[in-house]
Amino acid sequence: MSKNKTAGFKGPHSLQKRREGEGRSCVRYKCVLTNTIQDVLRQRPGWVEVKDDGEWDFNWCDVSWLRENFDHSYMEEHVRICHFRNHYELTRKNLMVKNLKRYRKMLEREAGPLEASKCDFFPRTFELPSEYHLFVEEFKKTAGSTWIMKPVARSQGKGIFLFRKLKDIMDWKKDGSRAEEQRDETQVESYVAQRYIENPYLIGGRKFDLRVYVLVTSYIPLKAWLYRDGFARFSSTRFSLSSLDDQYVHLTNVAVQKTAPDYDPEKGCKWQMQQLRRYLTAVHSSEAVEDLFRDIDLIFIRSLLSVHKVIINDKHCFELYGYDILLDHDLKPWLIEVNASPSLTASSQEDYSLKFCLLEDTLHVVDMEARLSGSEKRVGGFDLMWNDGPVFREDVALETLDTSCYTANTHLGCVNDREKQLRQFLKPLPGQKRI
Ligand SMILES: Nc1ncnc2c1ncn2[C@@H]1O[C@H](COP(=O)(O)OP(=O)(O)OP(=O)(O)O)[C@@H](O)[C@H]1O
Repeated sequence: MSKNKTAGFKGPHSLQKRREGEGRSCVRYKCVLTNTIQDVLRQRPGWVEVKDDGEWDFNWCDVSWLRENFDHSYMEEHVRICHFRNHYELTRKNLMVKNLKRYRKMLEREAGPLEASKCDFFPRTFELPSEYHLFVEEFKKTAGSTWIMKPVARSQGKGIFLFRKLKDIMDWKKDGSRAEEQRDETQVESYVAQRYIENPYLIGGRKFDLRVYVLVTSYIPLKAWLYRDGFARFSSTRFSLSSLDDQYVHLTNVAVQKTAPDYDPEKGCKWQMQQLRRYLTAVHSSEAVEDLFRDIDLIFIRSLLSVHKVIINDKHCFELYGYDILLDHDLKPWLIEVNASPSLTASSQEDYSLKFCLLEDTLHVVDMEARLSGSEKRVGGFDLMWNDGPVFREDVALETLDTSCYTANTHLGCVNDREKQLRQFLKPLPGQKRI
């Protein structure tokens, strides 16, 4: 691709100039995906799709497009693109853990062991083959426990397996013992070996994990928004540790579960976050549930802070992360993974509505139309949770906040006033009807 070939908006046709010159606004977008995001972009007033090499103002690209084109693209001030250049520092399984471990060490050095221990929200993880020997040391200390092997850069449960015996991962041993420069194309794929959470929180005997969306609009300073809606993804088969090979028991990804023989596409395998919250509140105290969701918020903040200085900040970039959180039997949340390209394909009508609103609200926050003042703390379903420091909302009782916790404790709270909020902040563009 020649330099500047796929550049964003260039030369004399800048959006601003067109606005001034023609008295109308128009956002030219490019989108390679064919799911819900296409619908959202198509119905957005004043937005027009550009094909092929056409100039664009907004690009919902995939990460492979980014890899091939980002460094060759010249982008004007107003252009926006949906990934940061080195997003993989947080979204590749091995790098996420490397950054978290480094952040933990830094906290230990500068703030002491107690503060560092607040980072113990990810299961013990080793990269294989490179950390094979370290892994074996740990494995021997915890004889009899279960581990999960996951390829570092695949998704949808592909290549994952559980094990309790070293002989199951012999392939990674051979490679681990070879020096880096001796490895060739026959080397095994990089995996992480991670402690399997053997005591997941069960509902109806089934395991689930949470998918929560976090939008980052800047890394320096860090500005992060939390989406109030989200969902729990259930496995279709009752949990048991006696069948390590059964992916329908252990992997809660929808991509896996929808292939289960008894999967019902009408019902799906999801609960909306509010439903889960109500269930947990009925079983536990509301304080316990508040604590849980505050701990989850802290996972978001701490994981973002762990890459705050690593991600290449770029004013053209934003990122909508899909966080995977697993709860254990003691209501402790564990960070499993952060996805750079969370699935935007809907598995049911309800799922479609959630994703549609999520994406609409993402566009509202990214604000190509320049409707926001910049001081908003809530935009649609998003709450600003970090803006170069913790963000507090007036309607949250301050005495319930532990200020050392960095966050506003608003997580997944009120969704019923969403419509009202949307209407309040959305001023129509000149010549446009109110949405
Ligand atoms: N350490 C763990 N303990 C218990 N269960 C786990 C653990 N790691 C992963 N799982 C289960 O395996 C599923 C898939 O794991 P993970 O999300 O890391 O892989 P993936 O293939 O990248 O999936 P996706 O594309 O959905 O993010 C999780 O949704 C969870 O149910």
